[in-house]
Amino acid sequence: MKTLVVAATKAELSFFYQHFNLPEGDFVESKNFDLLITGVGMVATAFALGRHLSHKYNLVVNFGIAGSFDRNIALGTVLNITEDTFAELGAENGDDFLTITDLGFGDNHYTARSQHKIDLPLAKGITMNCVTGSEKSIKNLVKRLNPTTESMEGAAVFYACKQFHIDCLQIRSVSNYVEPRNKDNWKIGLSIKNLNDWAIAFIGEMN
Ligand SMILES: O=C(O)c1cccc(C(=O)CC[C@H]2O[C@@H](n3cnc4c(=O)[nH]cnc43)[C@H](O)[C@@H]2O)c1
Repeated sequence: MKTLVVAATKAELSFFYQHFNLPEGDFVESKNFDLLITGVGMVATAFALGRHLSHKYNLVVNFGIAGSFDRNIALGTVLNITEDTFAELGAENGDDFLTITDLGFGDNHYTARSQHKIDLPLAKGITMNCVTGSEKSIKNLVKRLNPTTESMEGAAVFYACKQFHIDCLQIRSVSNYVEPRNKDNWKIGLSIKNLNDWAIAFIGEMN
């Protein structure tokens, strides 16, 4: 059985590629693990996993960077996202929000599942098509879901793994705070370095 490593962009796993001497490519097979680059967002992620996920994998690990709603978490901190919600999936009803569960169309909330002991702080994520960038949206999301982090893929990975009953983890490093957009404040280099250090140690120790 193999592990499938999943990330949205190659840049997020740049040091991982170097460390394991992996060829350039969006789907890379190696002896002990395979690596899938999905593209950004939940649609691209679901499509890529629909093509590549199978029962030859016993674990899927989604690595990426994320925004944090919590300013007490330092930029660059690596987190274990154990639950994730498709936050925009539902219907507005005036100022209220009805989830797809409220509408009777199934779940919008998914969880990690793994036998591995992960020595990282736990966090609750949301998955968005649109990066949150206004005080009004932040206030609404915090009131409705009280998330710690935001990504554009996490819940889609959990969703796909649940369909196949395959264990999954989501490990993300905080690159920015969720705030009105100002990319100058993002610490992408630091977050990618910390994420890759953790990913290299974890995948290296598994094999
Ligand atoms: O600009 C760069 O150098 C760069 C290098 C690597 C990756 C990026 C990305 O922008 C990755 C997009 C990826 O990041 C996640 N993400 C990060 N922060 C947030 C956020 O505040 N809200 C939602 N998603 C976020 C997301 O999962 C994207 O796939 C840039």
